[in-house]
Amino acid sequence: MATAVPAERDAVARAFPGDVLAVGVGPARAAAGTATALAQAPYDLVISAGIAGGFAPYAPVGSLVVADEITAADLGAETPDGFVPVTELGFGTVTHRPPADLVREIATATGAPAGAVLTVSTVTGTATRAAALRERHPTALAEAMEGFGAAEAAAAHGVPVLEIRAVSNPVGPRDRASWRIADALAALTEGFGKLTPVLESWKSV
Ligand SMILES: O=C(O)c1cccc(C(=O)CC[C@H]2O[C@@H](n3cnc4c(=O)[nH]cnc43)[C@H](O)[C@@H]2O)c1
Repeated sequence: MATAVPAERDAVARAFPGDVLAVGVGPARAAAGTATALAQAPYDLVISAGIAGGFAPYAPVGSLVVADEITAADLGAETPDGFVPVTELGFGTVTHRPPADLVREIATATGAPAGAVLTVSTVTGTATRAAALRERHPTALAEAMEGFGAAEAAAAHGVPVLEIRAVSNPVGPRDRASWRIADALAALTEGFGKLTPVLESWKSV
């Protein structure tokens, strides 16, 4: 399990008995930290977890979401006609898909909706960009900064990946006063309390 910062690690570890590592903020730190862990020990599953911005009204502050798709939303090129993902330029990948059966079971156990969780290197700070992201990714529930990096590392090691996020702020105009980090961390702990039995039985199948 990879979180960005120690506060997220501790929130997850309160309810989840497996290894939980705080690997740093952003997709590059997530990829490097996750790949290092996977090179040192065998794991059945990588989980990227932490707080996130939620797209209103689909993912309100304090709610939990589970990714059915982990997509790098700003990996590409800006053109006069708009954003073009690297895949359309002939390179790499922009999306990883967690195991559908596991996503369904987690959604059922936690009540969290399943949808795309976007990975960005720049936190969205305007309504215009929030709307553009939802237009390009109509199933997006949340944005965060690590999922795609962890997913790339997991894919390189042939290990499935999940992303679970608790919403600390709305995606949109920058407003630090509106952040509810404590509420999101509490939702993360509560969510992992409910999904840990699902993970344990999935592992033993
Ligand atoms: O300064 C700002 O306006 C600002 C707004 C939201 C988040 C940040 C961060 O630096 C947090 C990065 C950290 O938390 C995750 N996170 C939480 N909310 C968001 C978001 O709205 N968009 C992207 N990432 C978010 C992220 O995964 C990082 O680990 C600053």
